Amino acid sequence: MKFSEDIYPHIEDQIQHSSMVPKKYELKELIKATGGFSDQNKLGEGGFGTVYKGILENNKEIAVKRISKNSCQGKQEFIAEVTTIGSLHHKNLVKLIGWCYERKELLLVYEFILNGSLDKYLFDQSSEFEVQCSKVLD
Ligand SMILES: Nc1ncnc2c1ncn2[C@@H]1O[C@H](COP(=O)(O)OP(=O)(O)OP(=O)(O)O)[C@@H](O)[C@H]1O
Repeated sequence: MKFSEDIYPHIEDQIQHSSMVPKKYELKELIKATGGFSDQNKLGEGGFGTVYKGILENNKEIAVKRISKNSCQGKQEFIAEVTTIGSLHHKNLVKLIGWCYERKELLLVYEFILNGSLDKYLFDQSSEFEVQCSKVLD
């Protein structure tokens, strides 16, 4: 599917009309928090873009996913995350706390999970899930 530029105005519309929306951040706020998306703050690469560590003015640590501009799937993921996943508050999910769409930058803001502990975090959660399942199946 071709994701043409003229759908951009609708991105904001769709987000505003979903319930329990995560916070809308200003681009300048996220540029400041991540040191201008500096390589030093790079946490990793995902399928849809690069993730940077950031610190907000209130000292809160965040992870900012900068969706690649040429990723059609990335734009769809952006809308899906903000309108759906952002409204879910489950301990097994890294919490989406905000988003930004400015100057064609699509950014997702997550709670920061301490370096190296993301796998452990997910592993711990899945182990707990297995324990719960085995209790039910016993
Ligand atoms: N909330 C976070 N806190 C700390 N580091 C993170 C966080 N989210 C992502 N990262 C880091 O950025 C990397 C890329 O994350 P991202 O979610 O984009 O990719 P992924 O896990 O491969 O998933 P996907 O397939 O959806 O792209 C992760 O492997 C991790 O090192």
